[in-house]
Amino acid sequence: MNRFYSMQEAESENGAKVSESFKFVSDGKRDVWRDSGEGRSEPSCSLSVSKISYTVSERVGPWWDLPSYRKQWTRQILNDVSFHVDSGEIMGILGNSGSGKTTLLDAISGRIGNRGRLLGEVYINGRKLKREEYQDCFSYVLQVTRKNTQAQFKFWIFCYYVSAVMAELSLSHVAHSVIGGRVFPGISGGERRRVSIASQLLQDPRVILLDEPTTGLDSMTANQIVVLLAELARMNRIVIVTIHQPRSELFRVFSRIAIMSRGELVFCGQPEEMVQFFSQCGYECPEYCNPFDIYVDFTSVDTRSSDREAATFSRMHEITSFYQKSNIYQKALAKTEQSLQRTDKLAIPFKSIESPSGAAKLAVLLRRTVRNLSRDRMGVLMRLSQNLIYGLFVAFFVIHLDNDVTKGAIQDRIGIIYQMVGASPYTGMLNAVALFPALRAIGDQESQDGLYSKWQMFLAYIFHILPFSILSVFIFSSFLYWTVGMHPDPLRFLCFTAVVLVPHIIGELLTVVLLGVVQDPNMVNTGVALLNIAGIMVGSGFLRSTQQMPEVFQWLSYLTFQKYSCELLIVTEFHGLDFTCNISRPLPGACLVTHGSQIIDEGYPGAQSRYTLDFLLLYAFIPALLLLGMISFKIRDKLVRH
Ligand SMILES: Nc1ncnc2c1ncn2[C@@H]1O[C@H](COP(=O)(O)OP(=O)(O)OP(=O)(O)O)[C@@H](O)[C@H]1O
Repeated sequence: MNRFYSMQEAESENGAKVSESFKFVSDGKRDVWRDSGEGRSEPSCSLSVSKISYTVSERVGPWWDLPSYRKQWTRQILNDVSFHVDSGEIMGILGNSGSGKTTLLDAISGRIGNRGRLLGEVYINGRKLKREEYQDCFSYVLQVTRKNTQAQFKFWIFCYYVSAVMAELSLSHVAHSVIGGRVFPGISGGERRRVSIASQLLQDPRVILLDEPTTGLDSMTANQIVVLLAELARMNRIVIVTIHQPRSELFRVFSRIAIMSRGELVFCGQPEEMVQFFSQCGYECPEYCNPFDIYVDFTSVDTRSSDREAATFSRMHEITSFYQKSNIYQKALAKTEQSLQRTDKLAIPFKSIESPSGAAKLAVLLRRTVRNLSRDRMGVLMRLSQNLIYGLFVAFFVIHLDNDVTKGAIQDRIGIIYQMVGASPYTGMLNAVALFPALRAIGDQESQDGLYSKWQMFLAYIFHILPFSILSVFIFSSFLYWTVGMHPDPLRFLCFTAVVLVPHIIGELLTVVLLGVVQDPNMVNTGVALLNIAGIMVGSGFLRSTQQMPEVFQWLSYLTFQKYSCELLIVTEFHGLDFTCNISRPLPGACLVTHGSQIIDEGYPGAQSRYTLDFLLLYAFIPALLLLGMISFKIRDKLVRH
């Protein structure tokens, strides 16, 4: 079967546009993800996990207690976990909180991060997977809480998916809805879970891992999700799902049940084997009780008191060693061994890797970003008007520029220019800090799913802000320029607007670049503010004349966008300007300045002849920062594994 991704727009049966997301297109009419496996006698895919252990080193004490902070202790999160699953099977992983279920899925999906030491191997069809191949092979639906956090940040994703997948997961009716979250209304929790599953199915994975897909759902919806996953497994897939408190009806839905406690696999086998196994251990499930709850209780360690902990820990160990000696475990090991020894090993079924071109991905991301953020009407309004509101303050304060030097003709103009260069990066920065972290979280997740690269999300965000920034700055400068009475020349007005636009964009761009490598938006906030202040001090020549500064600062000033924007704005406003002087109220020396060019020559010698060059250098900051941003998000690929 010829499978590939396409990012073209699809037309639904009634002709309306259904999807503009990553589309999965097959050459047949049949849904691609219901493919060839049905009806096979032998499983076409097997997953063997062998002796997976994960340890982390932790500081003994807090950082302020230096002696204990220097000491480290090693904590075993996963201990020698081995199991075998064949395609067509759904395995449920149970265990009390903190037993290591999520860490196990993180480990075998290649998202464990690099904080700890991971040992053990994962085999698909008897072939050893390299660590870097895990993500290309397994799809991973993360724990829902992480998605909700994103939603809290006001971020919405359109659920545009292939009609086949949407129909199969009963999502067609929400195709154009906002997913939403706790703060903003959207689709229901169950639908949201199905959207997460659907998005993973688009890559047609053979192995799907799901971390608590039923948490927070009512038991009927939770059951429906598990039954749906079992159906997906029957279509020649391996589905592994961690689950809290499944209803007893699901007992027969799972092909395999694993119970974890303290990072160890206490049991892993078929449901019928489980009942028999625990009975043989002497732990019968009482009548009318949910076996899931009972067996998880038997194997959990109760830490409420040291006595209880010792007693429950030894019970857990007793059951674990009983399991490791049991036929069930030996059978699993034999299956793994068998698959390793096979001479006719099947190929590793990687997720569909044929993907659209980088430009096509960028186009879809851009469209999605614009549409998602455009839904936030208040946000768009604020973005467009924030500069104008700030302009109102300035206009109210200055009211009207005079040409009389004794009435502040020079000082007021320099003050306005100072404000333009100094303050406009902040509005850009505030936008980025408010909007980008949520988008970054989505980008982290989707890039790990192999949909696109993080830098593509960065570019999509930057491209989407450009029209907003241009419009916002144009509204602002149209109001301020003519209201306070700056040089009444339309060409100069356009130059003024073009110059003010750059610091505004740089403020946002620089913030996003830093958000690539610094996780905490508050730190980025502070960093950008400090950089801006430093740039104004070194580059503008307002706080200290550039010529009077030590040579090192003079050189540094060439690296600041403030230098070029100040020079440009000074020339735009002061060139050809004649001043008057009210000699009845003379200020000492004030009447010596009669032409704007005196200000330029005194403070920014040669600035008039550098006008075009300054424009080019100022605008060169934008591609330079774009490049830096791409590097920053490439570094992020290495830094963020989750
Ligand atoms: N990188 C890490 N560093 C330190 N401790 C970790 C790390 N990863 C996991 N742990 C710890 O390992 C234990 C198992 O965590 P895990 O999230 O896998 O549990 P879980 O069974 O999924 O729990 P829950 O059901 O509550 O989600 C926890 O005590 C957790 O704090």
